[in-house]
Amino acid sequence: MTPGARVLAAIEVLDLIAAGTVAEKALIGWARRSRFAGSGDRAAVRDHVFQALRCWRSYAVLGGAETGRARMIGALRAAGDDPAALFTGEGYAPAPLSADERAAGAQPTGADACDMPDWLLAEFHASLGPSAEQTVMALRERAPVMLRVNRRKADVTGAIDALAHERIISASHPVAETALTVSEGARRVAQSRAYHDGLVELQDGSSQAAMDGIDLSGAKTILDYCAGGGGKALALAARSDARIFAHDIDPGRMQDLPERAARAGVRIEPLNTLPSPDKHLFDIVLCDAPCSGSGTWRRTPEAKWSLTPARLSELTEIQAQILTEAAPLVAPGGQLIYATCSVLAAENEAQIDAFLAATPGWVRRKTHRFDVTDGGDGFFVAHLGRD
Ligand SMILES: C[S@@+](CC[C@H](N)C(=O)[O-])C[C@H]1O[C@@H](n2cnc3c(N)ncnc32)[C@H](O)[C@@H]1O
Repeated sequence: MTPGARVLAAIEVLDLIAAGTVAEKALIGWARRSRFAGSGDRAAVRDHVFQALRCWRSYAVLGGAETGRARMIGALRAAGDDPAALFTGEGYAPAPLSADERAAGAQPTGADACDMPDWLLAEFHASLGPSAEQTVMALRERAPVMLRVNRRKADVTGAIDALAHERIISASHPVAETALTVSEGARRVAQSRAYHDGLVELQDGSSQAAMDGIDLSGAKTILDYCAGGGGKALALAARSDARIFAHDIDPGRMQDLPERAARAGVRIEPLNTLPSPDKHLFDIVLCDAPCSGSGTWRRTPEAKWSLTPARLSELTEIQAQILTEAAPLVAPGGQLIYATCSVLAAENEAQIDAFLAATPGWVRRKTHRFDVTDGGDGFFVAHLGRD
């Protein structure tokens, strides 16, 4: 496909999304109808669509209308390109710009320029103060593909070399000792030998750093209370010989965990039923709670437009309940680690304040917020100690 034809395809998909179709579904539908599109074309169309989702408001203002076509005109203007160069009408390129379209469009300002719903922009300001602006602007950029070097199987240099052997070019990233960013060949990682042999896992750098910050010395048992796919449990298992148990309210989410653990050369024990606190306690309980994902919206930009105040408040209730349920499972002297991939105070600091106020016998040891501007995703972690 020509660059213009890819833009026309992105316009079609963006219009479907604006009409209510979920982005992934709209992309899959387009790919099925477009058998002529190769993998490079599909990737390019996807990139256009995801970038337009990150910059949904500003591209519409720059392009002068709330349509897929205007948003792609806005995207080209934002990149400093003349849309007329691609909107030629030749072959499968979009039709040339009309006089109205050439005249339309303005420089976005305020929440339009920040590409954030108005109510969320207020939440970001209340949560992050002066750094809110930088964070929301960083969420308009594409996130790097990041890997975690599995210390059980390789060191950083060995992993970089093994990946390079398969034409996947990576470099270490300062956000975490084991973090690599991939600059070439990212789409081949999941098929690579280095990945299949467990030398590397796909994991954002902030999550790695947050897990690295947990003091595992002396811990004999660890419970990952919200294990999901097990990314955090695997990161802990790379550093500890403790018995690590994984639990999730939806056990189906843990289905890939045995295979991932085998690849990594570690053991994670699934726990479909939690033990009663009077029978078994854990030295560390990690709650990587469900959240708005506001720190990861570079990767899932659709989510920033679909989050509502009602859903945010539902999430904060679930988080509070998880803390209340998980805390009694921590042994005396043990640690309760609360984490989210959000940067909103309601899900983080305020959640911990409320827990400590309502639950005697717990102290806050430390909290840390990783900012999107540090290079990895936004992430929050709180270390709580049981007296
Ligand atoms: C942020 S995800 C976990 C991601 C995972 N730790 C990882 O690193 O891949 C949150 C998980 O919490 C689970 N969850 C939601 N409510 C829960 C509850 N009340 N108890 C336990 N798990 C819960 C969800 O099913 C989801 O898999």
